[in-house]
Amino acid sequence: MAEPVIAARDLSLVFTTRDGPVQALSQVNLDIAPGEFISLIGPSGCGKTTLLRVIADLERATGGRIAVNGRTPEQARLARDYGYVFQAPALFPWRTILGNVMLPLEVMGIPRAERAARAKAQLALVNLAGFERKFPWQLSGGMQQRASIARALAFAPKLLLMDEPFGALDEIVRDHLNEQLLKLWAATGKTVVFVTHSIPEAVFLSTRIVVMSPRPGRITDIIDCDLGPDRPLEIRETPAFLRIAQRVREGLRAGHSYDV
Ligand SMILES: Nc1ncnc2c1ncn2[C@@H]1O[C@H](COP(=O)(O)OP(=O)(O)OP(=O)(O)O)[C@@H](O)[C@H]1O
Repeated sequence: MAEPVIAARDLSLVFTTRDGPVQALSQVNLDIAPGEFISLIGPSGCGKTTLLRVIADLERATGGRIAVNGRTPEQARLARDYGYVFQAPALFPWRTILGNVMLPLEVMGIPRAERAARAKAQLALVNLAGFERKFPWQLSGGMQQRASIARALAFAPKLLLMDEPFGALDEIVRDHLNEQLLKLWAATGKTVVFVTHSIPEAVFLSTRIVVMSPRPGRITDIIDCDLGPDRPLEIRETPAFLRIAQRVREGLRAGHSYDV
């Protein structure tokens, strides 16, 4: 295997809360190779977002080790190794779409002409050419989320971390964005770590699916999703797709606790 983009060893994270410690991650071991599309799936509270946030250095692990591109998450963050897409678009309402996508480049001190050119190129990649001068509220939810993806791509990071980016969208829009994301991934060769609750979404997008389980948050299964790179939406009705979906469902069921 090529040098992993992510290497987690016995990773754990315990939050200290007023009600006592919460073990959000326990003994997580995971290697992610360059160019993989990894989905993290599991019920609410199993630590998906926490794992993504540890990779992004938005949370610190309390045990074990994690390397991002061979360095600490802090070094990787400072080197702008990744782009992060949040659940909600989180665009600044007073900035145009182009202004939003240019923001990270502005912070980096990239000259104006260059940042406009780079931001426009990223917007074209998510099919938003022509919407540069609009404001976020003039765009649909799906378009806003595409603009957020363009912003996360502004630094041209090789790693894209996505926390349930399409969770709030209706199914037709979500299908469309899944197709677009797959094309973008195939065209750019980026490594993607993607959090989702949806089995079909995970199977459609991923090269591997990491199944997680709560209390404590941990990995219970890692499933290969060898459907090849060419995936029209209709692939979801094929026996190969349904077989993988069934395995993910069984993995989720096995890790589910009924103490609610
Ligand atoms: N800042 C925090 N302080 C205390 N506990 C936290 C904090 N963040 C998360 N937790 C707890 O850690 C556990 C894992 O949370 P996390 O948000 O990672 O789960 P998740 O799988 O992403 O859930 P969801 O699918 O609902 O987003 C949960 O029990 C949660 O309540």
